[in-house]
Amino acid sequence: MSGDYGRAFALMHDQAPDAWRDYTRHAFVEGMKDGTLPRDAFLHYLRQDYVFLIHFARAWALAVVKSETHAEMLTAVGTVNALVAEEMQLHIGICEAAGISQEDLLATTERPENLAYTRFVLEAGYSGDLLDLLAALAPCVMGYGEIGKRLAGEKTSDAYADWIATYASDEYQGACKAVGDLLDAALTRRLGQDFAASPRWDRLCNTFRTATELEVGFWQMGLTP
Ligand SMILES: Cc1ncc(C[n+]2csc(CCO)c2C)c(N)n1
Repeated sequence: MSGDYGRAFALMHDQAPDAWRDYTRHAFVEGMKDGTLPRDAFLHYLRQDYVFLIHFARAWALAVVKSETHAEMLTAVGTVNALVAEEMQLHIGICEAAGISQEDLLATTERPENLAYTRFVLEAGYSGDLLDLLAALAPCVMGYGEIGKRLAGEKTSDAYADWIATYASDEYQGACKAVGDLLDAALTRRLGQDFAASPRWDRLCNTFRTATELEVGFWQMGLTP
């Protein structure tokens, strides 16, 4: 499954198989698959995720700043737009239907697990280059792609069908491939074709694994409203 999103993603994923399994097969995810996830846990997660997306939009905007080519800028700016125009809009829509206004959403108190993840990603970008930033951003993009695709095939309930359909969609899968291509091209441009042999590689893999562990913490937070 992890082979679909590019060469670098597959290599980074293979350096963190346990964390990746804990992330993509978390009890929260399995609860969306079979419909047993309590609705209040899901809405609590969505409210936190709305705040999360604000900071992720900032991180992807930082990727525009750290870009060195027009192709890099295009992918980064496309992701900023997808985040703000589509993903945040999806959260606003689901929450509004559940009686949570946009004002309520903005007033959400950020949980420490949420804060830790978004600020870790932003810090990777502030103090590093585009590679450090992309290594921190990749688990979020590819993990949801993998979860969406698997759940679309395995789900036994329609309770969370809208959420699953969003991340299983051809459009979202295309966005994952675009980010995978960006990661491969950015690495090759800066470190060469044999980028996994670079002295920077271990540190990039560590950043990828830490972000994956922070995704596990985010799901865990979702289970405790
Ligand atoms: C905790 C958490 N992790 C990942 C995503 C998914 N996501 C966040 S930004 C982005 C890239 C642009 O679409 C994607 C896919 C989420 N919503 N919440």
